[in-house]
Amino acid sequence: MNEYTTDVAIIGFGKAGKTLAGALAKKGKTVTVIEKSAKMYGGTCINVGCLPTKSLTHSAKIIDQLSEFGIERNPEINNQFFKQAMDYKTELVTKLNKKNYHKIADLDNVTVLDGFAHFKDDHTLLVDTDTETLQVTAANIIIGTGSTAVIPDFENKQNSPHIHTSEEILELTNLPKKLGIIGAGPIGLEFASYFAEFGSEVTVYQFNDSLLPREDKDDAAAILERLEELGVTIEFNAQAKRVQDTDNGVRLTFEQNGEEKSAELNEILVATGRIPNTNKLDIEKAGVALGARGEIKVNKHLQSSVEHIWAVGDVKGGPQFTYISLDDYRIVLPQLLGEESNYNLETRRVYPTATFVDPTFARVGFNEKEATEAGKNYKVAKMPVAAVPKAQVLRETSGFLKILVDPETDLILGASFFSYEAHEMINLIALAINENISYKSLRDGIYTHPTMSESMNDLLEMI
Ligand SMILES: Cc1cc2nc3c(=O)[nH]c(=O)nc-3n(C[C@H](O)[C@H](O)[C@H](O)COP(=O)(O)OP(=O)(O)OC[C@H]3O[C@@H](n4cnc5c(N)ncnc54)[C@H](O)[C@@H]3O)c2cc1C
Ligand SMILES: NC(=O)c1ccc[n+]([C@@H]2O[C@H](COP(=O)([O-])OP(=O)(O)OC[C@H]3O[C@@H](n4cnc5c(N)ncnc54)[C@H](O)[C@@H]3O)[C@@H](O)[C@H]2O)c1
Repeated sequence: MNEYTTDVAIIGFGKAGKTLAGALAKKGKTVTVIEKSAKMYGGTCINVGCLPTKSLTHSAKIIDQLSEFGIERNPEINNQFFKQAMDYKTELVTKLNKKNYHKIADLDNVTVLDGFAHFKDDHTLLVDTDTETLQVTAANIIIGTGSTAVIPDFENKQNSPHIHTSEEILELTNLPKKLGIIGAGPIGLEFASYFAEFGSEVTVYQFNDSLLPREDKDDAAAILERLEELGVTIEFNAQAKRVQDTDNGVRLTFEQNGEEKSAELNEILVATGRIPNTNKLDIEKAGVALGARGEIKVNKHLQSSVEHIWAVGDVKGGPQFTYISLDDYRIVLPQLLGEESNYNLETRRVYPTATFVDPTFARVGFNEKEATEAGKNYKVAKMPVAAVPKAQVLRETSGFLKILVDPETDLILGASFFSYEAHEMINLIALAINENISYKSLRDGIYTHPTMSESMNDLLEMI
């Protein structure tokens, strides 16, 4: 058996894993990164998550706007455009995957092993490659294995080639005429929005009666209205029961309010959540404790129940975002280098989130519901995006901008932007919250014109 000894072994080539590997190697540590699939160098985000999907949302937006210029679309044009968008997405992913690999693998001190890692004991990993099993002995181990889509139980799901996770649907070769999506979370809604813009007839099946339950009612209603405007139908209280392949695709049978119904679809995306990748790690051999959803239990320093084993990114449970995986690296790095740091999960600051429907819904800090629940006194300002000159220039007038301010301190409590470029603008608000910048500074800021961010002048004038 080939054996490796290393200062730090990192399982998973994701955002935290690769960033840690690069930083540790530059500080003279020997690092072994183990990645189960060459298609995943760089992790989920680059290969099957954020970037391919954002490439597709952008392409979908372009074809959607054609109609505004009087250009007629038909299924053939839609499909041709979709194929080109998918080709570009594949080109982009291939380029990024390769770049990510070399950025890490070409460093002195780093060894990348292609294989599936599992524990032999708390200092030893076994790595199953295509041809052999390797052994890696490490002083410290980082688990950054990410998460996997869960598919709820319904009959026949494993037998149909038309049932896809978000990863599999990125390989479609033709635009489905009728797409069903099970689950109205961030993945379900993002795919619904862009497939509708490409020209698919999209129906989302949500098993209860709520859409974005954590959001303010008026925010969720505006998003629903916009999705309907894009042609998306949402079936609430719809529980998938079984699927059956047909000549043209697949029949979905679902139960809704006690009644059994069916829909003829071409493809189905299942987007009902993602669970941490721990089940084949033989984690018990290392004595690492897991939580109820299979996540690795960590303390505020991201240390597992075993002192020299840390967990980063999706695998530790909690928020699943690339930038959280990146921020986890900032918590773990000083510990591995023996440096002092007071940065940990408790000192982590407020961070924004974005759901990439069209336009994007981006949030940071408190919304009205949360502020009320927390007993906070707040003033709120809300304006339609249509009031922003740049939005008119771009023909991107859907949505609203909403911001909450503490009347006693003048500090910003939170914001919900449903707007073109909301995912960019929200970073400005996150910065203001984290740096205790008064709302008046943003209100009186001198912004370039015409831009979406200059809307802060008018929005905050309303406080
Ligand atoms: C469709 C989709 C869209 C998304 N869009 C966004 C977005 O727009 N913005 C955003 O911030 N987040 C987005 N996310 C979430 C984001 O992709 C994840 O939160 C992030 O990639 C998690 O990073 P990670 O470091 O935890 O692990 P990952 O990037 O998932 O990396 C884990 C790696 O470990 C490997 N691995 C797993 N088990 C083993 C093993 N035993 N041995 C060896 N290797 C192993 C995997 O192959 C993988 O490469 C999206 C996710 C999806 C699915
Ligand atoms: N923009 C981003 O940053 C981004 C984009 C995509 C994904 N992500 C992350 O990926 C993770 C996974 O996203 P997701 O949308 O798959 O999961 P999710 O858990 O956030 O949402 C799943 C949705 O499916 C519904 N659901 C669950 N079981 C169901 C069933 N049997 N039938 C019908 N509906 C059902 C849930 O009520 C929920 O609305 C999230 O944590 C998210 O933060 C982030």
